[in-house]
Amino acid sequence: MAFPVPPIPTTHDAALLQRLRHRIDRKTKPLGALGRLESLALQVGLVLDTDRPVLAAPQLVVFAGDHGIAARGVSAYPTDVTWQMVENFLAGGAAVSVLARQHGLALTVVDAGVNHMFAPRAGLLDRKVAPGTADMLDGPAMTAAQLDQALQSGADVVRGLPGNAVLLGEMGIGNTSSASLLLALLSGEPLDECIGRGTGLDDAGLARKRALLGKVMDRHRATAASPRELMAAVGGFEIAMIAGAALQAASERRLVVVDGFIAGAAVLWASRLAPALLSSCVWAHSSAEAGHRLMTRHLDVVPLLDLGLRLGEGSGAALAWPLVESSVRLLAEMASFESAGVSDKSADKGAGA
Ligand SMILES: Cc1cc2ncn([C@H]3O[C@H](COP(=O)(O)O)[C@@H](O)[C@H]3O)c2cc1C
Ligand SMILES: O=C(O)c1cccnc1
Repeated sequence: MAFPVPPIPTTHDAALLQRLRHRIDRKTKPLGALGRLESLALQVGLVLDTDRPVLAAPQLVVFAGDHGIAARGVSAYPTDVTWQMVENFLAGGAAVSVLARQHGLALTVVDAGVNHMFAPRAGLLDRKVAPGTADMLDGPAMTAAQLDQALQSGADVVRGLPGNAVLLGEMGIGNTSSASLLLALLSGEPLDECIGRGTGLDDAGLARKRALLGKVMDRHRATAASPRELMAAVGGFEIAMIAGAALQAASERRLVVVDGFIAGAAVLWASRLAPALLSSCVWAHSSAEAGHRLMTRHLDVVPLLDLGLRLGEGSGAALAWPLVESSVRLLAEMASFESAGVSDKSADKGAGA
């Protein structure tokens, strides 16, 4: 069945915004002095639909999938790294495992379509659509039915998790290729500028990747027009699942923390189905992957961090999480000028008048 895009409630509540703004402005600090943390707290309040937001049971979900195109050498690493890293996530040894532990994030790994049979265990969800996408130079990466299955699975995964915030990450050797193509096709930016070194291609490798993805784009440009056709043509199972997960999360008024270039491409794509999705999204960091800055500029969003990360996995989302938490705690726990008996500018003026 075709995946029904869930309705996303509006977060444009002028009265709530005014209450939130007032609460922040009455805190014991110069007006606006908490900078981005103020707009972040406002956004969380609007998404959670309250002027007293509380973040509960944040969920970091890593979607993993393999890519047929990877056999053509678009990555600096072999495709086996996808399943090996899934094992590493579950064993607690990957970057995202460490950061999830540090920040109290529940970590779920989803097999969206890895070319490997995993032994079942806690923390791993089997939602395998197929053992990897088809080679998108030969034809579409996935069928329309596989796309719908992936979108639905992403939505179902979120529905089955507790809490009111999800952090979305991915693993899939070759998936910067899909992300670059999605960015180019959806934004109209030149493909070469949307393509980067991924896991670390050298100059010759980057030139090969550009030439190959140019052919992929030529092959699909005429036939794939709608967002769904584009995702089926050049996407990935983990990318489509992230899109479904983000749409479902926003429809449930959960905050969505978007990791780097690949998770960003999934959300860019999903925002074409439901533009309101973007108001639920926090963009965690500016990835060093070429193309991410084009993406964030195109979407007119400003990521929180700029650490030169180019890892994925949800690592940047996990690193941004404490800032989201701080913004909410400041809103909840800081005293106001009134409650703390601190004189503010307007009170001084009043006293002098
Ligand atoms: C050991 C290792 C761990 C990773 N964790 C995330 N990625 C990242 O690199 C991949 C995308 O880059 P490309 O398109 O060049 O293959 C994705 O799996 C992404 O999550 C990793 C890559 C490697 C090698
Ligand atoms: O920003 C990302 O998500 C990214 C960049 C390079 C490689 N893997 C992931």
